[in-house]
Parts: sequence; C-alpha cells; structure tokens
Amino acid sequence: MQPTGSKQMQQTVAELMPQFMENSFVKGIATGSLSRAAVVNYVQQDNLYLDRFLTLYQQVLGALNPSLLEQTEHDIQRENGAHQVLLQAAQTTTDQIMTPLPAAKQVTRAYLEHMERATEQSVFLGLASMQACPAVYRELAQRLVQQGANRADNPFAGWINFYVGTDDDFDHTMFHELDQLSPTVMAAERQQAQQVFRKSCELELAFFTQAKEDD
Ligand SMILES: Cc1ncc(C[n+]2csc(CCO)c2C)c(N)n1
Repeated sequence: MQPTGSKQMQQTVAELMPQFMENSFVKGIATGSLSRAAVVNYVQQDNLYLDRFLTLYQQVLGALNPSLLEQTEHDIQRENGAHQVLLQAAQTTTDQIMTPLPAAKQVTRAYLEHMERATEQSVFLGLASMQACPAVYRELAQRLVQQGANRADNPFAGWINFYVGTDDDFDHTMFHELDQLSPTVMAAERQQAQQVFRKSCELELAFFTQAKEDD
C-alpha cells in the first residue's frame, strides 16, 4: 500500500534528522552553549520569517479552512514564547534586536520565496511548503529531550520544552489537513508536494546554519 502523503513527509524528516542533530547551532542548543551573536542572529531572522509565515498561513488557511485558521493562528503568535527563552539567555529584548529592523539574510529570503512560490501555484503546495516548520521542530525537540538536553542547567531547556510541548497538535492537525486535501489534487501535484516539503526541510537546516555565519 502507498504510504499517505503525511507519512512520506514524516519519513523525509526522519531521514534528514541526523543532519539536524549534527548541526552546530542545534548542538549549541543541546549543550547550552551558543554565542550571543548566534542567538541574536537566529531570533532576528526568525522574527522576519514568522511574520511572513503568519501572513502566508492566513492566506492559505483562509482559502482552505477558515475555522481551522481561527483555531490555530494563535499557535504561531505564541512562538514568541520560544524566542523569549533565547532572548533571556542572550540578555536582550525583541525591541533591542528588531530596531532598526534587520535585513533578511539569504536563507531567510530563499525560504520565504520558496513558500511564496509554492502558495502561488496552489494552496495544497503552499500548505506542504509550510508543514516542514512544525514537523521539523517537533521531531527535533523530541530527539533533544531523548538526549536529556532539556536538563535544568541548560539555558535553552525552555526552548526545547516549548517545541516538544506545544507543537504536537499543530503538527498533527496540519498533516491531517494535507491528507484530507490530497485526494482532491492530481497525482503529479501530490508528488510535487513531497518535493516542496523536502526543500523546506533543507531550508530549515540551512536556517540554523545561517545563524552561526556572519554575512
Ligand atoms: C525557521 C523556522 N522554522 C520553523 C519554526 C517553527 N515554527 C514555525 S511556524 C510553526 C507552527 C506553529 O507554531 C512552527 C513550529 C520557526 N520558528 N522558525
């Protein structure tokens, strides 16, 4: 039997996970040692990213399922909770790092453009491009917990616990939505959705890498 679209996407995440666990930013989260510059870089770029992500999400879900949009959009706004953990560790605030507004770096722009292009093609592909966010972060957080990385003396434990705790429902709900839509699109588009999703996962990895690079 063919696996469902969401199963195949979860397999993609599992396949790429070893690369995430080897990523230097992710290892820094796990060990509690990241430079202030890396943390600031990440949160700045993520604020720019989430802002646009929320708008796209509203556009896609607004077209597909407005009641689901109403139920879930606060989850994205609440991600600020994860950022607060990082900002506290870096002893700074959102205002301090977002004024003047920093420029979007290359991976941030590439990832946003990827999701925008997918959304222009169809809401199904748009949703697939956005689903890497909860899927990757949830799996990543679960693995970090399995490693015991959320121990009390890790300043980033709250970040790990945030994503292991809150994203479960969001992730399952959106995968369910994708599987519900799947029979309504042509086989070629279903296949394309897998590629779009994989590309987003790769951009997730590059996004972490970018935080530790100086442009
Ligand atoms: C680059 C980047 N990728 C994924 C997330 C996590 N994320 C973004 S939206 C969403 C679903 C609702 O919370 C999740 C888990 C992030 N913060 N930054």
